Amino acid sequence: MAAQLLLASRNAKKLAELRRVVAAAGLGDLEVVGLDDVHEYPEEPETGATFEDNALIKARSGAAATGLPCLADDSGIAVDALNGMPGVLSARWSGRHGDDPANNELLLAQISDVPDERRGAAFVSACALVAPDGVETTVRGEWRGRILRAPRGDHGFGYDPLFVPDDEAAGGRSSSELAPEEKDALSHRGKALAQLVPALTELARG
Ligand SMILES: O=P(O)(O)OP(=O)(O)OP(=O)(O)OC[C@H]1O[C@@H](n2cnc3c(O)ncnc32)[C@H](O)[C@@H]1O
Ligand SMILES: [Mg+2]
Repeated sequence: MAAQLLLASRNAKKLAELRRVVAAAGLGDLEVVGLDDVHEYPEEPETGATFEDNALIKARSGAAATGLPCLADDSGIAVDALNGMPGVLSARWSGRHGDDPANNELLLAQISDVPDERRGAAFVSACALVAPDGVETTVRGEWRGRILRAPRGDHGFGYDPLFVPDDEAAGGRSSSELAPEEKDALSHRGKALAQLVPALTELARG
């Protein structure tokens, strides 16, 4: 029987990225399941001070409740001109969890008078993998870029329409204008998950 891996995210678009990157890593013997595939369990609030803390909160509760190895991502955007905020508050920056247009609008308004040369930012992803035997692995990926003055593009989610990666391969497009595989190849989440491939390969071996 194939080993199972629980991906603990309630964000459908993030979950799709996690599934895509794990699938692209070619871990054939790993069956990926989502929160909808397991019995409901109480999810702890994401009250950690860091992305790593929150990723561990999510992965630990998933592993404890299901007995499956559990992978969780906690992520966000850290804007230089806002001293790293929204950071861990990215999903609910406007006060409404997961309201991407409202979050984007508030962020743009807050830095409307920040000149182009100081509009740097980084997407950050911390991914935690918690195995049933209690072994925990935490990794982090960062993606540097700049914040636009208006949204552009319709792929991705969250702050993607406001973020132009520094990478030459992006050619000045926003991360919302990149094809999904292009985003995965450059993104914070792609970089974080790449570091988990050895641990995931171990899991797949059983
Ligand atoms: O906690 P789960 O259930 O996984 O889903 P969530 O959406 O609440 O996820 P987080 O708590 O990690 O918050 C991450 C927020 O940061 C933003 N974000 C993270 N990664 C992003 C990406 O790749 N592109 C755009 N925005 C991103 C987006 O607003 C997310 O809602
Ligand atoms: Mg969350």
